[in-house]
Amino acid sequence: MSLISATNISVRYGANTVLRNVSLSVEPGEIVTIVGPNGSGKTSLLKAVIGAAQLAAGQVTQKPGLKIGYVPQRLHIDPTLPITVERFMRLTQRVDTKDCANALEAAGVPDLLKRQMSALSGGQFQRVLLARALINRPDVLLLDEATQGLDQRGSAAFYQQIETVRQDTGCAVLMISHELHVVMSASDRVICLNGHVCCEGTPAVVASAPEYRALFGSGTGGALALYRHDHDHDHDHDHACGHEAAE
Ligand SMILES: Nc1ncnc2c1ncn2[C@@H]1O[C@H](COP(=O)(O)OP(=O)(O)OP(=O)(O)O)[C@@H](O)[C@H]1O
Repeated sequence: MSLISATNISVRYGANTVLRNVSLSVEPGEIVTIVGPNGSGKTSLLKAVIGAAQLAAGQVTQKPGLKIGYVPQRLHIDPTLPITVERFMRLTQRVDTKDCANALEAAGVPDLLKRQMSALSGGQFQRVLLARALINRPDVLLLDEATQGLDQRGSAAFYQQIETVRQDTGCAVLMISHELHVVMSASDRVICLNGHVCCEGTPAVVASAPEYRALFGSGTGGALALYRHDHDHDHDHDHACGHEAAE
């Protein structure tokens, strides 16, 4: 059974339909990335799958008892507020020091427990958010542009960590990213969104799809080369790229 499955969903804000007839499923252990231009409905889609956005049509089902871990885009903490990583992680959930330490280790930052949140680098901060999302051993991790503000190396390292987490815990990942070339190697499947699903498939298939290029320009050639360089194994070409009209 799929962990999450959305069938023909539409989301509307007033008269503005931002998602139309979108279907998506997340299977255990897979990493699915949603890409799309600003305003294409990516965050609305994530909200819809966790039940935080009202559906105008369609339906979302979750596997009974599904545990979700959420890593936000950013979180602002007043830099004058003294709070350690451990206290921050325990603010909203009942966990002990050992759980926090284990989660930090899984997120690749084992030594941060007693550090002040205000003293963390951007990359460390995002890993603490990742650790916080991992504490309750989620079946699926949701990430909304979790590397915004990090440089490309920092982003790449973060997504490598996500892959490690998937390997270690077996959790599935549904994430939003603007940087397809950065997340390509860490994605099993990519969904390109622009109010509707423009195209989907393996990262290589999406990066070379005309629908993707129409949205992001043809500057993806280098990215693709990078991806191929890193991954010289075969990709199956399960190209499901029917372009639907937006209206
Ligand atoms: N609560 C809301 N009320 C009204 N309109 C909204 C609301 N949330 C989002 N929208 C509108 O819905 C559209 C899709 O927004 P959404 O945040 O889902 O897109 P996105 O692809 O995540 O964008 P970005 O890449 O800029 O984060 C936008 O036009 C946005 O202005």
